[in-house]
Amino acid sequence: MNMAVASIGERSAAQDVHPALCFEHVTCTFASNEGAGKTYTAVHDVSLTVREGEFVSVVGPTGCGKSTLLNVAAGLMRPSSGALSVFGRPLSQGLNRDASYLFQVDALMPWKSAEDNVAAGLIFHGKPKAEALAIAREWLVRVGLDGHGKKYPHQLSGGMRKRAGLAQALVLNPRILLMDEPFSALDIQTRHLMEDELLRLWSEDRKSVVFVTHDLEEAISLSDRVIVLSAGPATRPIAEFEIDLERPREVAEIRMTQRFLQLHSAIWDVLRGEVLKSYARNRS
Ligand SMILES: Nc1ncnc2c1ncn2[C@@H]1O[C@H](COP(=O)(O)OP(=O)(O)OP(=O)(O)O)[C@@H](O)[C@H]1O
Repeated sequence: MNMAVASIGERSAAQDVHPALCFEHVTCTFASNEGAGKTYTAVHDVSLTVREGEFVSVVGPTGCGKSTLLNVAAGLMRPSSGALSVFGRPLSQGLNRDASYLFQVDALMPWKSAEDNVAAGLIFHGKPKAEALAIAREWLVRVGLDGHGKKYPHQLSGGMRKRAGLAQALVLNPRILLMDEPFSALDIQTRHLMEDELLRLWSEDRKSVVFVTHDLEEAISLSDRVIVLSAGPATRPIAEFEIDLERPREVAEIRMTQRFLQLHSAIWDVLRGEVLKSYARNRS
């Protein structure tokens, strides 16, 4: 694997002993729709770790298997072979209880107000309703939705719904945050605001984050490390890059720096070839 550039500061040995996530030789094979008995191997023999407190982005061509890996990390999907462990414990059944998942499409319930949506997870986990609502309101303030708690999802803008979604994911205080192109539907200005907001919230307690995106600039500006996946089928990580940009970061500003451009160029050199391969395979 292509390992690149500079370290991101000291990490304790303990963080590496029990990484937040450890994929070991994970392969995911699906029944193919090309005929009875045919199979499609989306990801093949993937081994990678995400350290505690690390912000890792995963980039790769369209349809290569990014969401598949995230689904395995969430416990929504079992690998066909290989294993996943979470903080050193094998995840062999059920959901990953240490993780919250934020999808491209928000998971707000349309019949509930923003604060009820954010409180719902806490109530599900047994918190009394009044206490859950009080915590939900605090979270709405933290994500910049003060005064909007009584509104229903259809009364919120796309950016506001994302903020509510973030509060919904973070209110449970997960140790791991799994994010699948969470901001891709937003206009560019709102997207930058949300990326800054995410970094601000992340810096408060440094959860382990796996962030899937098509957008290389977004991946670099947010992350400690960017992993590049190969074109499918049988996708696997082919390169990883440490992102040694200083923190705290403002995403619009960091993109203007020389170091950002160097990193972008190095990663794009690898990613471009995979995007072209994927494009060629999808045409044939
Ligand atoms: N349940 C399934 N059954 C059959 N094939 C599947 C299933 N889930 C995913 N696939 C296939 O596995 C491959 C990887 O899908 P996945 O959604 O993980 O890719 P992705 O990189 O997240 O895609 P995108 O970039 O479009 O978001 C795709 O070819 C997809 O069609």
